[in-house]
Amino acid sequence: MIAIESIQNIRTVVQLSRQNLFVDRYTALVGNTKKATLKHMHVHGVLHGVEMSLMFFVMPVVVFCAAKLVSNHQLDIDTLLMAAAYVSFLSRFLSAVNLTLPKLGQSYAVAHHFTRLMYRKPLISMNDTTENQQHPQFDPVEFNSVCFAYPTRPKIMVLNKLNLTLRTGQSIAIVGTSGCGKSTVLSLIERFYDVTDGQLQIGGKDIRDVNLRHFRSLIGYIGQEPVLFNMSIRDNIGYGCDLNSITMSDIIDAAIIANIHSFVQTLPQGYDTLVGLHGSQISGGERQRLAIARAIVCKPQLLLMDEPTSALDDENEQIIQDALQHAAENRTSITVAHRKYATFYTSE
Ligand SMILES: Nc1ncnc2c1ncn2[C@@H]1O[C@H](COP(=O)(O)OP(=O)(O)OP(=O)(O)O)[C@@H](O)[C@H]1O
Repeated sequence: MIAIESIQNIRTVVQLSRQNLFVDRYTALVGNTKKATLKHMHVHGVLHGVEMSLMFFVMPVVVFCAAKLVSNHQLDIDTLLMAAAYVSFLSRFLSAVNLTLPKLGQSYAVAHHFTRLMYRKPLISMNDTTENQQHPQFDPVEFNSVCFAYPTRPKIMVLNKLNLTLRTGQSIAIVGTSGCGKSTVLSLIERFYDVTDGQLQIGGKDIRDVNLRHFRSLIGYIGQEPVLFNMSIRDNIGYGCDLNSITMSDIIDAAIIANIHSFVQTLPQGYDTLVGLHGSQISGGERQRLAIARAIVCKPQLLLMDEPTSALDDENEQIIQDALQHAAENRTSITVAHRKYATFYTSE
């Protein structure tokens, strides 16, 4: 985990000159594993040594006794050969068991962990059939006295009796101090969590009775940090949708609205250009504009934006704000924003 994290965030690690810290942590962890493995190997080695020594010490005694019995005509040679073959098979079998047993224990532990993960049931399932597939109504989104605490911190109420109504065509901004629960409101609308108390209604129905897969398909989300994959620009824009249901002209339309089309046209491979791991081959502003295009390519009815310009410089911020304003046109939207942009994002 330490190795993966530090390699994924190598720029930050190098920028903070913390390479040695991570190497030390990694070495310490590997050191612990090494100690445990060495102990195990020592025990295993001693047991194997005893087993082999017994075989070699006992063998001459057995051969000597057998020879004596044969010379005294108390044992015939056929029986002796048969007994020797049995002993040889038995010792090989025991040695194989000795080698396999520790691995069997390890495999059991891994299999146990794996099956526990496989059969874990999410509290909120995407496959519920509580409502028919077509549930186009999400107007209004209504929070009625909603209280919410995260499952990992059940005693800390993040939202306390929140009331909020959002109707079709409205654009609202949620503004507040850091940690007051702005992003949590968006997570509840996407139903990543269920409310602890009160009611969240979508189109007059409790959100728990709404078909989740279909409802989420009506939502476009733009976050603070755009997440891109090492795929082409076309696929990065299109993967938010079923690729069979959108055309190249849908992708270009979304790119035009997101202010990224003219940049893509300057690239030799255009929409087939690979963006690199985590989008490392394009700039932060270009990444965010691709994320905007992806969020709107499926023509969502509701757009959720969580401080989408927070990681950008002033110039990029202006370009992204223009793109966001275009993206939010004729749509219902909620924006988590800094205080200074609150009026910019709201329609009333
Ligand atoms: N997955 C989680 N598990 C437990 N607590 C969480 C989780 N996510 C957020 N919190 C806590 O819930 C509170 C609200 O978090 P939230 O992200 O909604 O705040 P925010 O207003 O969006 O903050 P910011 O403006 O800094 O992004 C914070 O105190 C945060 O530590």
